[in-house]
Amino acid sequence: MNNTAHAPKLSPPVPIDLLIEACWIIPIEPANVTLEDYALAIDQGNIIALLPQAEARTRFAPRETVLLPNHILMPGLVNLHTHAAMTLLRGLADDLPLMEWLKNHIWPAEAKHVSPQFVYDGTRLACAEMLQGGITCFNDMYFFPKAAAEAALHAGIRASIGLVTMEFSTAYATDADDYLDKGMTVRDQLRNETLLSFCLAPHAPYTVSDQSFARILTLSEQCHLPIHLHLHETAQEITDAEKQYGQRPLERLRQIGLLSPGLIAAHAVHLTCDEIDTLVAHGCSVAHCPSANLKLASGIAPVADMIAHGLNVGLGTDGAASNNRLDIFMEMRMAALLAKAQSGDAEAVGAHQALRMVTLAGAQALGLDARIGSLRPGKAADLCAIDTAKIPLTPCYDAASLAVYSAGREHVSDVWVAGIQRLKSGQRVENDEIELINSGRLWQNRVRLSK
Ligand SMILES: CSC[C@H]1O[C@@H](n2cnc3c(O)ncnc32)[C@H](O)[C@@H]1O
Ligand SMILES: [Zn+2]
Repeated sequence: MNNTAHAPKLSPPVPIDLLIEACWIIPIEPANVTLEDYALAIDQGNIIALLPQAEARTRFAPRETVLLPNHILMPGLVNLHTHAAMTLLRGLADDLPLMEWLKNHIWPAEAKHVSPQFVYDGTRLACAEMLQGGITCFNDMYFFPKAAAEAALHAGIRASIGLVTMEFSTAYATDADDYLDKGMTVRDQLRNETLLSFCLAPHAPYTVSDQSFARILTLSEQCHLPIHLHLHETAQEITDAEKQYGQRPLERLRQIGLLSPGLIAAHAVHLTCDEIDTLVAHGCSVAHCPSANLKLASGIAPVADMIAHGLNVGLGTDGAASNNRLDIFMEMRMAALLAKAQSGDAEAVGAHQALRMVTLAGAQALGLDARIGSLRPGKAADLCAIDTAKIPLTPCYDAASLAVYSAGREHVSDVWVAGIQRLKSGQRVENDEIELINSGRLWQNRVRLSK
């Protein structure tokens, strides 16, 4: 008798683009899980399976296999609030409070220098810094958003491009309607780019009128665009608003009708318990920026309370002129440590919670959680790996703990965006480092000469 007659029929291995085998995988969904000796199967830029390595080797015939035997693999990190082009103003004015920094230093420098070329060059520098540090998606707010979008596309990083609005005239636009018209044109031109999405980005309640907010609300509803703004960043912002409008900025936004699941409040340092509840009730998100809040002495946001009340909190670096790094590992560690100290609860913002903030929470705030933020099959293969074969990362009892409390961006070894590798064994795939440094130095000379 033929022995094979009754053997179960084995399906032939499925051809796929890429199989990544890693020592530890933190998928973010399901929550609080670390998988050991698992593999991620990727095809056409998307995750198709997350499964034990032994099973992956029989099920798939990958065109490329990447072995990460000492590594932690997790979703690419989301920088939920930045002004990417401000890399070119890094270190220009330090050790100042927000309003003095903005009015006496940053806005005058921007008035002299900001142009499409400035934004393109600064954003390319930022994209390189972010990719190197594991960031695969950033939520930007800056002048000349088309130049920022082109720089992001050149770098191959995912970006949410802010369509900025302010009332005052700049080199980019003359008044709020002009900002909005220009922003919507950019969105119409680039809306089919799969790595790009768009946010309406009114700068702040103190630079945008009720009338402009009303137009922003209409556009947001008509075009399904999130709204990203600075909110309750400093105590002064609130006292000034009480004098000018007789109410706190959040209440003003609520009355205009701006609070919705599409609203991303950057900073949100000064919130009462009732205000946290209001943000939760409307499904809003916060982009917590701990380093910038500390450096500008704005304060410490009540993150433990926000999370306890169910608010969606992601993390942002803010711009390199107020941080002065685009380092989301730093923000993650800072967020976890500050939440503990501020609440008096060492359990506040544990390692898995901090990882969720820089991945799924950011993705959810941007309305991108069906595409990125966790390693669920069907999502884009936006990935970041940490090499733990390093003295400061030894030993490893818990991969999540190591990623949040011990690792830094310098330990990021490999990065993929939509399945395309952008960092390989610690080296950027794009060979443009000298070009970027030279361009940054050229701008440094121009800015310094005009000071
Ligand atoms: C309209 S483009 C963005 C605008 O925002 C300025 N900016 C940078 N950081 C902050 C911050 O922390 N609070 C408020 N405004 C900020 C930036 O310089 C641009 O002018
Ligand atoms: Zn900001």
